[in-house]
Amino acid sequence: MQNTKTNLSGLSEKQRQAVVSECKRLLVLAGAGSGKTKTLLQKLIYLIEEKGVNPNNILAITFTKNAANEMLDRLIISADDTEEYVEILADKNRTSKEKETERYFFAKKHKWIDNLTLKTFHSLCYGIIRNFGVNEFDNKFKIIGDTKATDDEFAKYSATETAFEVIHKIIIENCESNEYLLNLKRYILDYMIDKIHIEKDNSLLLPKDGKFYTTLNGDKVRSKSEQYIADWLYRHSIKFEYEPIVNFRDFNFRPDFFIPEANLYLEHVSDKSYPTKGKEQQFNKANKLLVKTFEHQTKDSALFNLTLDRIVKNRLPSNYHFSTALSFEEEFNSYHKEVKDFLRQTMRVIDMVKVENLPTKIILENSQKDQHERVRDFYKLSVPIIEQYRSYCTNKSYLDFNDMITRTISLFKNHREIAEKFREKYEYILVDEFQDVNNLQVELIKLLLNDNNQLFCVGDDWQSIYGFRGSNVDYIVNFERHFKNSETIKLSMNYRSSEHIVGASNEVIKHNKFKVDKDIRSNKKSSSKIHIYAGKDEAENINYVIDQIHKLKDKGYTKEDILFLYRRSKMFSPYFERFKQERIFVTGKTIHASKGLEAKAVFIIGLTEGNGGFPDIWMEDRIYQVIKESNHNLLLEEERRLFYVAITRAKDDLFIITEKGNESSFLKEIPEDFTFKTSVPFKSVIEEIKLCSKCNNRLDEGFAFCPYCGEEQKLNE
Ligand SMILES: Nc1ncnc2c1ncn2[C@@H]1O[C@H](COP(=O)(O)OP(=O)(O)OP(=O)(O)O)[C@@H](O)[C@H]1O
Repeated sequence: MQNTKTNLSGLSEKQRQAVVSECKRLLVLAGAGSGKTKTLLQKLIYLIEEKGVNPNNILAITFTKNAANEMLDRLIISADDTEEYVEILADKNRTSKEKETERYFFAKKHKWIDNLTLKTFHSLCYGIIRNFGVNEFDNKFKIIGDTKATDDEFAKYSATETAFEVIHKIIIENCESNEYLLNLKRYILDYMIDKIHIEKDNSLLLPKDGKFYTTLNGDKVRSKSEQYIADWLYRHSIKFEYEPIVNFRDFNFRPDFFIPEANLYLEHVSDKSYPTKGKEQQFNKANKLLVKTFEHQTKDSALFNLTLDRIVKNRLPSNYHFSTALSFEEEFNSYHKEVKDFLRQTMRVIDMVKVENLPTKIILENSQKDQHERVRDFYKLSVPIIEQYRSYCTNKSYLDFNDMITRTISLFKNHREIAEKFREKYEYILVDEFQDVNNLQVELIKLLLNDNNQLFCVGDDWQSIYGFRGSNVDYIVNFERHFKNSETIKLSMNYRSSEHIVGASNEVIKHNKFKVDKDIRSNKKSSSKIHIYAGKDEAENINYVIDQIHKLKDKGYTKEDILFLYRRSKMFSPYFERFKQERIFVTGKTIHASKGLEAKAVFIIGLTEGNGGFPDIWMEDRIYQVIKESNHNLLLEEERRLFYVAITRAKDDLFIITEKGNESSFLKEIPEDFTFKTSVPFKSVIEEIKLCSKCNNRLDEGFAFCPYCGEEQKLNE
């Protein structure tokens, strides 16, 4: 073995134990900054250098291409005595494409690195089905994604169309049927335009923002029943006027509808209608026809259709054309955005259904039991689209990212000899960031295991932040239940952050219930406390931040030493604009993108409470809950883990920026001893969050009924 650097002496005792452990199912459970990546790399090198394992027999899996590249870089650096590669990586004049090429050639130079299988879940599966997929289906498949791949590893094999484009096309095709088109339009008008969303005892509440319901032809009418009549007329291509002004001699009023071609006036009588007797007499006198419909008739829509048929159709000329083909373009002309929203919701469902491995038939059945009409209507419209999207992809041999994993799983299940080949090949399977695995990935890992190979997972349950994308923290929290005869080694020394930062992060995460307890310590004294700054507005916060950056620069900090983190990108925009004006250069990242990073000074901005703040609990729409339930408490725990990730990126200086009078509830979780609070007296005015008494979901203020389960709330409790 040439040119590698096993350096077990640079490891702590626990890290060393993990590296040399022979346990067949091992979890290295570690806190932030405790050297997980370092341990994993040393394990790789140790296996090859000390144990003489053939690199061909090692599989290391990461979640992102970046993480795989970083691991590769660290291996090349450890093998490259010339230091040339380090210089190439640090060279700012080289593009990432050029660095990619260098990476390729440097890896080739070191056979042991080149022979390792170091891949993301997707690229691993991609290779397997490209080579063996012919046994199960077409191995000349193309990859279909949310966006067109231009420069990633799959670009060459990408479909010319995106999933979005295909689904859009399918929706338009479905809209060639008037019935589908009008049902989709009805859905969009009710739930996206009128935003009707609470239904109790089958009575719909008025739209939130006004007294009107939108009909299929875009009119605003006053009641759901009037909307029904207007829609019925529209569906039958019968022209009508809503509330026309009628003037018989000196008698002025407005019946509900006028249908010119039948010379007929319609008046719908609801409980709230004014007496119509006077009106009727006037119509009689004027020799005009006024027919009434009644609220009770609307209870049964089939009967009501018949009633309308009888009243209206019989009075139309016998050669009347009741339906003309409607056009998608015309009908949705003003609702492009809403159609896209429906499309995106459908795409999300397609992904979730794959990760949760549920047949669409079951989803449709379950959805129709939901108490909310909106949810029932959504699935009636989207399930046909989902099914057609699937057949379309099958016909064209398109696979999306989840399909690559599911296809590999079914290949392994249906062709044991192929699975066996891989089980024998990979004697060691190393998985990084194990806290982020989803059901499909675990199923795949299990199919790669036999009694002889070793599964070596590293991860930190406190840093699991991809639940919203389907990852399931239970696999790491209950590792021993999912993998029999396993062992867990905990790494509890944080080598990155000073003691106040580690102390604060420990205190914050203590508020989570769903976790493994760890006792994380720091080996570094703090030179300063954590700064919490609460300006009276954003401008004041930005001034403070700029002032602090100058102070750090005076201390010798460079651009690379300062990292800005935020929950959502738009929080950073006003800062970024000012930095540009002041010619200040720093790196800004969303916390989700900051995994694995570290910097001497970290600023976390946007720590305000409520909508758009942090925590930003975005209760999953009920639509998705048909597939996977979520609840407020679990989402809050994930937000707290996100905060934990942010805090633990800092080595020495941590600045947390909030707003006076609107401080994030997370700030209360950091003990006073660790912090230094600036600005006008820092006072916490965080209100208690109101949760539904039945399902525990979070309620906005003033909700009389829970929008998720419909339970009536006692408001003053
Ligand atoms: N045994 C050790 N002695 C000294 N420093 C160490 C040791 N192990 C790790 N470190 C240092 O601690 C820092 C964090 O290590 P690493 O990035 O591997 O941690 P991690 O657990 O992957 O972090 P995170 O999960 O928070 O991203 C690095 O700067 C690394 O060099």
